[in-house]
Amino acid sequence: MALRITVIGAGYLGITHAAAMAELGFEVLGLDIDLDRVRALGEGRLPIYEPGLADLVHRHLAGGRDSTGRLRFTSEYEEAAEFGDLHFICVDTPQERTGFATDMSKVDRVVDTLGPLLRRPALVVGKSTVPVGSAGRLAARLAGLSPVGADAELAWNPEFLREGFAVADTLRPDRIVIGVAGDQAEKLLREVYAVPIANGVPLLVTDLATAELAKTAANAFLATKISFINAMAEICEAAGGDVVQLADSLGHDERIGRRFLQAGIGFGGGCLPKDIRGFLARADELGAASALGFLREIDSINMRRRTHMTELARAAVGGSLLGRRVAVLGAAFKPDSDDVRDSPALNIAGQLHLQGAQVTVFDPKGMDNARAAFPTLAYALSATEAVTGADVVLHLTEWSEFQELDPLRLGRVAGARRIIDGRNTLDPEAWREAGWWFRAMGRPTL
Ligand SMILES: NC(=O)C1=CN([C@@H]2O[C@H](COP(=O)(O)OP(=O)(O)OC[C@H]3O[C@@H](n4cnc5c(N)ncnc54)[C@H](O)[C@@H]3O)[C@@H](O)[C@H]2O)C=CC1
Ligand SMILES: O=C(O)[C@H]1O[C@H](OP(=O)(O)OP(=O)(O)OC[C@H]2O[C@@H](n3ccc(=O)[nH]c3=O)[C@H](O)[C@@H]2O)[C@H](O)[C@@H](O)[C@@H]1O
Repeated sequence: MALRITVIGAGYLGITHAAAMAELGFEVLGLDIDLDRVRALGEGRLPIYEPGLADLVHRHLAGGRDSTGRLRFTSEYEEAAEFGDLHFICVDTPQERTGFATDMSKVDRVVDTLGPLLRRPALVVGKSTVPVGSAGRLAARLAGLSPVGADAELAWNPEFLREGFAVADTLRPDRIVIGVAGDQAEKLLREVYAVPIANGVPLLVTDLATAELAKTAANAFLATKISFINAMAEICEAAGGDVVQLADSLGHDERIGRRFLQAGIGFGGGCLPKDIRGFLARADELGAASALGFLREIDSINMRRRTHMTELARAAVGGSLLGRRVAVLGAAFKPDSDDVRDSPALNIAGQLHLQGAQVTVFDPKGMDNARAAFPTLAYALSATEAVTGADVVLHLTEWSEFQELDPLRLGRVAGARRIIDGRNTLDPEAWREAGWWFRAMGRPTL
């Protein structure tokens, strides 16, 4: 009989993982403590925007027309404990409110709630991003809590998906890492991932600690690569170079590669910023703080990008933002997502607002989340409406629809033809030809 899988936590990671498991042929029960979320999902309404995910959910949701019926959602832990052979933990692990450390309370709560309900052998598989050492701690806790003792096993299977590409990244990942403490866990996880493994996706079987580190090290490396090119952008601005050409040049070196060398306002989102901070805090706890000291600098470089953009905006409007109208194109932390967690675009919009600017934001998908996070900003229904009457336009999230904007047409409604490209993806020539003053980050002033 096919394995039955529960996925605990129905957010960006959990919904995607649950639907992908159903796509791979398993019976799946998604669980969340947010009742509105569970109800919405049960009715086929997705609480997040992720390209292709709604179709995947509809293809499998129980009760749907022409669906396989392999996917359901619940808020009942008893039901999940009864149902699952494997339980994937996909709850959030945010930054602690009072410091850099990772807040593990939700993962702990999952183990504490599920553990005592497990009355038959089961494998609990952590996917949330956690500080190294958590899995070992949780394995002991689980065995102590569960009526079946050591037959409630724990493994770690970190997730590397990117928002905007979550479905493809889950069904065809670059690699699968499983951290296990025993043969049974490996056997079950090989069965879960049999299709991608048969399709050639590399599988790495490690101990628990290495699997946890595989995740935090990957995000630390990606953050480092972005901050490296943003440091080069600072140098380019000081020395008169062009960071886009510099990145192209570096990227041709196969040992370096062009990806993640896009200079601009830096990285945000629910993961890279909090993961490098959590990694720093954990290294400190382990007495190895000096090993990761460089991540502090990575973080500083990144945060400077946001301040730098506000300074560029202030300079563009003549030295004071007071009463100036600023159009902000983009609110999501990256295109093809509605996620505004630690979004550089919104952070910059908020800073400008605090400095007295009248800020109007437009984002193709992130408006509801942006309004909830920054209710004091003004929001427009389109890019054109945001730009109308603006003293300066800031391009802060590189949605494809912004790449296709017509500078001539926008020039007719803008208060002044000034634009700053915070992502280095717009075509400077096209804007300049349409009479715009165009400024990019780390590129010569045009
Ligand atoms: N968002 C992403 O692209 C990726 C996220 N991750 C990691 O995955 C984890 C989850 O991240 P997201 O999905 O973005 O978070 P999220 O905030 O979108 O979703 C978390 C969900 O867990 C639910 N939840 C919280 N406590 C619960 C509990 N005790 N029982 C059941 N459900 C509970 C929440 O209601 C929420 O729906 C984090 O550790 C994150 O670092 C890893 C790779 C990619
Ligand atoms: O742990 C996670 O949650 C995920 O974090 C990132 O994925 P994600 O945050 O979805 O998005 P990225 O594409 O990594 O972009 C992160 C941020 O960096 C910025 N970025 C990215 C690339 C670049 O060259 N320059 C740059 O500023 C983006 O605009 C965005 O704000 C990782 O890429 C995933 O592998 C990982 O699973």
